[in-house]
Amino acid sequence: MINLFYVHGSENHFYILDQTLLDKTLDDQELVNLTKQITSQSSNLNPADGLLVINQSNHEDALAQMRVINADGSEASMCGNGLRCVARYLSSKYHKDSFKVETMSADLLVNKHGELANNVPAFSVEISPVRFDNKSFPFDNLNTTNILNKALPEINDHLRFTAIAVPNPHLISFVENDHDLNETLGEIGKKLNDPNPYFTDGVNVNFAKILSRNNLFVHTYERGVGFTNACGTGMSATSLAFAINFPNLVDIKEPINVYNPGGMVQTKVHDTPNKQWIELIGNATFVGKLSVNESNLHSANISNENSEFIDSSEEKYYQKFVESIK
Ligand SMILES: N[C@@H](CCC[C@H](N)C(=O)O)C(=O)O
Repeated sequence: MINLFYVHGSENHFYILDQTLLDKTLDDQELVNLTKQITSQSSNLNPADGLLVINQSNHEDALAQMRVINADGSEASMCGNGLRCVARYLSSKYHKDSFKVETMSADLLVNKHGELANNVPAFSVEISPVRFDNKSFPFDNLNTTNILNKALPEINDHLRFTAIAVPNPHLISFVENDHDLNETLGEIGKKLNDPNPYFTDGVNVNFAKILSRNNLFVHTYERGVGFTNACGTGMSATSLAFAINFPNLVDIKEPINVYNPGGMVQTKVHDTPNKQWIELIGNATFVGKLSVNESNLHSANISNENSEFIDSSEEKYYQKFVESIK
C-alpha cells in the first residue's frame, strides 16, 4: 500500500505522492487523471487544489524533484504552500533541515523553521526567480511590456495592476473595499483564466488590502483551480509588489505578515543587487494520509471505499493558531 498524504499550507490543500516509493512511476497522463479524480467534488475525498508529485532529482544539489499538478490537470512551475509541505516530508524522510528541491525552473532552498504556534510545524522556502517581462507570463495586447502599478482599462475601469512571475504568473492589485476583494476578483480571475487575448496561458490573480505597515490581507483566484484559501507564490509576489509600490509602508528588513482566508504566513523580501527573491515562511500541516493500492493510483481509482484515511491530530492545533490570529 502507498500513502497519499493530505496536507496544507494556510488551508491550501494538496495530496502528496512520493513516486520514488512506487514499483512503476505514473506517466504524465496518469498523473493528470489521478489529480482530476482526487480533486473532483464527486470523489467524496477531502477537497484539494492539486497534487504534489515527488520524484528523484538528477540535479547534484537537489534532494528531490517536486512537480505541481493543478486541479484542472495543468502543470504549474511552482507552488509556495505546496513546497513547504514537500519540504517537511523530505526533511523527515532524509533527516535534513536545510536542502534544495528541484522545481520546474529552479532548485529552491528550503529550511526547517521554528513552530508557527504550539504544535504547528513550519518551513521557510525560497520563491524565485522573479520576472517582470511580458514573455515570462506571457501577456499581450495591453500596450506594455511590463505592468507596474498600471491602470489596465482592457481588464478593469478603476483598479491598478502589477504583474510579477515567481516564476508562475501573478497579477496583483491593491484594493480598498470588500466588493473588489471578492466579487471583482472573481470576475477578473474567471475572465483571465478563460480563453482571453491578454493572458493567453491564464494567470493567478491576487487582490490585497493593506492593513497597516508590513501587514497585508491577500485573496487569490488561482489559475487551474479558482478561488483558494491561500496561494504561497501569490502572497510572495504580492509582498514584493507591496514593497515596490508602497515603499513608505514596507520595511523590508522586517517580515511582512500576510493574512489570508486560511490563516497567515510571513514573507521577507530580499532585494540584493544580483538577485531579487522572497522568503515564504508558514505552516506545513499534515492532516492525515490515504492508504491506497498502487494499481488504483495508475487507474485513478481512489475512493473512500477502496482506501483508508488515517487522521492525525495536527489540524486541531492549526485551528487553534487560526483562532489566535483572528
Ligand atoms: N497554490 C500555489 C500555486 C499553485 C500553482 C498555480 N495554480 C499556477 O498555476 O501557477 C501556491 O501556493 O503557490
